[in-house]
Amino acid sequence: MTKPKVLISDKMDPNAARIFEERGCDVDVITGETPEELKARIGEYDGLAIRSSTKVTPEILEAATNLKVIGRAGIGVDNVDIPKASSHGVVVMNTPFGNSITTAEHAIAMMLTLARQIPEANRRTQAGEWPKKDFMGVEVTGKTLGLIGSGNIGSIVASRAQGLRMKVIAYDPFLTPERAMELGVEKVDLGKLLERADFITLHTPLTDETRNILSRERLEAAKPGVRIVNCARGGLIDEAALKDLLESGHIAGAALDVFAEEPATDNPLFGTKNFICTPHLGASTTEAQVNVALQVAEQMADYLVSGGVTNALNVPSLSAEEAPRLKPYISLAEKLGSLVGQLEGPDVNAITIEVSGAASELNLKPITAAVLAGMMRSWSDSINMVNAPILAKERGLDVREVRHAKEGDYHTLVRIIATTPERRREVAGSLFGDSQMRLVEIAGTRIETDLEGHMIYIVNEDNPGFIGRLGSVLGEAGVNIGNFHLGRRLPDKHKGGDAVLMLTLDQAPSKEVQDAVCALEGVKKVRALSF
Ligand SMILES: NC(=O)c1ccc[n+]([C@@H]2O[C@H](COP(=O)([O-])OP(=O)(O)OC[C@H]3O[C@@H](n4cnc5c(N)ncnc54)[C@H](O)[C@@H]3O)[C@@H](O)[C@H]2O)c1
Ligand SMILES: O=C(O)[C@H](O)COP(=O)(O)O
Repeated sequence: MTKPKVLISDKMDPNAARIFEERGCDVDVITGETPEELKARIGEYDGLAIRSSTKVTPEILEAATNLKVIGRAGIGVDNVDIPKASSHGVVVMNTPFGNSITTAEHAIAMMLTLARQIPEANRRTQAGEWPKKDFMGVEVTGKTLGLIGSGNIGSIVASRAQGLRMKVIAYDPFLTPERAMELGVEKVDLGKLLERADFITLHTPLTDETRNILSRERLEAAKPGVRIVNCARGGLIDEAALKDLLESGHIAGAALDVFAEEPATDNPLFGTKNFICTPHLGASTTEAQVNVALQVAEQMADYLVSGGVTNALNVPSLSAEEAPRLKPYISLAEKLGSLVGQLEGPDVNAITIEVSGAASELNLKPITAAVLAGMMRSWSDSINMVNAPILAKERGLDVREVRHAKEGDYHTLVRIIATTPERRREVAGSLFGDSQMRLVEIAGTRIETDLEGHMIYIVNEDNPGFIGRLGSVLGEAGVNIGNFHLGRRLPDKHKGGDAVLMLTLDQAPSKEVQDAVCALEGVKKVRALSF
């Protein structure tokens, strides 16, 4: 088996490369490339490990023909086009906790630094001015800190601020009263937060809702003398308005770790009074970088080597322990899906995935994704388990999952019921010895066969002599039969009626061969299949 190949394209703790190698991946560390250089190189890789510098744009994804996973050693994934990655079937994962403490500490450091104007005092002292009379700070004790966003980092900031004896209020539409109580913060609306906070720190992702959340109007509505810290994302604050209000003195200080445009090498805020900044250093501690590097490499290697999915933003999680157990089911589900797709084409408008016996204890999401991928791959290329559920939703496909704990005739069974405007199609498969997949039912008929290579599916009136005539047609065309499986439709299984045949062939039957089979007396349906 060829080793998965991973590119680390941003500066990352060397533990990441070490873990990739230990887990059986080939790894290249190539940082600082231009988008064009990355675009030219990315086609070689199965995995891309990044921080915030690499921008994974639609153009990069278009060129990433082998890419299976993007791993963000950190939290924010606004540098990755996730919808595009999903539609290309690429899993996007991050490390949601590895740098939270470090970033919260940076926010607290920025707040205290603002309160005492340390950078300017330091600069002027070292310039020999001894400017003692020019600096009068403020205490944070007893002051109100307003958090915008109280998720992982916001909550840590809250606890640290409480340790500094601050009163913490929070605006976060997703903060429940119970969680607010647990955190010891008062939940408020944004208007109240602006009115009451002496310090504001931001801890939200950058989304359509949060972009410009501190707009000019809101900054003007903030309490005079407020100090603002942003260690979350540039774009949350109107930078031009911030500059004006710092200059007017309405805002007493602002500390930014992040900017609307990064790298920020020439920002209008530079040099503004009471403004301090750092170059996106929130996550830059040894501890956080080791955490995120180890985590991202473990997660990506899990996915590339064994199919485990952790902290993915565009597919359901699947633990590395679950993955091997699910693997044969995923292959069974893909084949059953493919069978349905080949038999019914894109007319399927509803699909039910019914599992019973041992299969009912499994995580159904990957099984469903595999059925959809198998089904849709027979109509359209480049579909996999990542993009299949999204495409199914876009097509308006009605997808249902049903579990029956009770075993039937098989200890484990996956049944697919697909509906088109004309009919309902059922197929079912099982595993033998927990790993060998078999189709066990099709068109209401018990048939046990592998779904492999070239096959032909035939429904015919069950009359004497048919098998001989079929053998002659195939033989005359030079098509050798590998396996032959025959069954009668269940309601008529003891006499006449329709028979169902599934034949494995050594080569694909040509259109002429299919037509010749179709022309045999009593044939109702012929479909060439390939797996
Ligand atoms: N400066 C850095 O180096 C650095 C490091 C790590 C994380 N970050 C950034 O910090 C931010 C927060 O990270 P986190 O781990 O706490 O994320 P999180 O997902 O745990 O928390 C985000 C919180 O924002 C809240 N939120 C969402 N929309 C909101 C809205 N419209 N108004 C108010 N609150 C809203 C959510 O409910 C959630 O509680 C992210 O943007 C992340 O990228 C920056
Ligand atoms: O979202 C994050 O994790 C931070 O912004 C850290 O970014 P970095 O990895 O580029 O330092």
